[in-house]
Amino acid sequence: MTIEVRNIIKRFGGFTALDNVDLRVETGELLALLGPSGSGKTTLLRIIAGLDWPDAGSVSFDGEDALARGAGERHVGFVFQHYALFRHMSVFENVAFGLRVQPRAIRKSEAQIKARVKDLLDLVQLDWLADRYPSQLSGGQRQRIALARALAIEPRILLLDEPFGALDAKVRKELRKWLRTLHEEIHVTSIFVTHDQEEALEVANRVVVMDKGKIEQIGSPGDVYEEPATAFVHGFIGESIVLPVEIRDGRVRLGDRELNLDSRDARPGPSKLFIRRHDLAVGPSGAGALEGAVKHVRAFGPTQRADILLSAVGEGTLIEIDAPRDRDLKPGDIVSLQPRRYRIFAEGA
Ligand SMILES: Nc1ncnc2c1ncn2[C@@H]1O[C@H](COP(=O)(O)OP(=O)(O)OP(=O)(O)O)[C@@H](O)[C@H]1O
Repeated sequence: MTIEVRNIIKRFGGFTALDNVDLRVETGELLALLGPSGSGKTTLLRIIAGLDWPDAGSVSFDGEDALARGAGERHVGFVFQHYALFRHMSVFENVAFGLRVQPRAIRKSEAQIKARVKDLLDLVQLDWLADRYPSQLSGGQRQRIALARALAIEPRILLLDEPFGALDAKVRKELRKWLRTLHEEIHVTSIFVTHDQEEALEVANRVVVMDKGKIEQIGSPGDVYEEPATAFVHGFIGESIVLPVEIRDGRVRLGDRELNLDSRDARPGPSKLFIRRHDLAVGPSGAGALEGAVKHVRAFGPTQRADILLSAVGEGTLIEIDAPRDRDLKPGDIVSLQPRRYRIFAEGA
């Protein structure tokens, strides 16, 4: 089932929560909507689900107008962060619920319901919990059961809103892998909302980066990480050092220092230089584009993290870099930093 969202505008009073959003989701995709709090992810998901209505624009499923149908008629399954299971029902009954309330004409027999619930519990690998009650489950188990329940009605589309948001970091990581594997098995067109970039990049086959009700970039996890389209995407994904620079006469200037960087593609004027923390090579003084004094070093694992006070910028800017452990860094050292990769975006781009 494809989903096509066109020119969606959604306002709450005078506030525009979605500002002309266009998106196409292909059959069988697992797409992540990624953005900071308030960027409009949940609003977009609710409109696709039929829980909310846009002020303008269209939504179609396989070319058919979805806005003409209510939530109950769209065959969409949901899993929300706090979509509590029914407390007074066993796990089995929770998963069976959607099947039991289907219209009589299409309702399955009791034997078919039992078989389907068993299959779904097998799918989420929790068949051994069928007789338990939600209060007897861990948070991660509850969300897997919520997913089994959402899948019970054989939805054409699966919508997940921060499904692992309330879980601790370790369980979240396990469930990410689990969800990806599960999706490879069931292939339902799915949209997954998260504000966690690692989660989006790890789980989804395409990522939609949103900010302030607009889509900033749509691409594969590799694309949005390696080729961020805007300053916002660069700043939001991965850990970047951002320096205020000026492009003048084809040169990049940081404070009173001219940096030896290629600025062919950069527009003249005030700009921002983005460098990922691990993309700065540390060398002896005088050998790189930037220079600074090591202030503090923390070593762990294969890398060391160092605070460096750059000498070029007014009274100095402190940046944090990651360097391999074999490079001996000590507080007080004067070092040069050469970006292996970097991007320059004009101010406001
Ligand atoms: N019913 C509502 N009435 C008024 N404003 C709303 C309503 N629902 C959402 N908003 C506003 O619309 C904007 C987008 O909200 P939305 O929940 O879609 O963001 P989000 O990206 O999902 O954020 P989060 O990650 O915090 O859930 C927010 O500024 C929010 O305050």
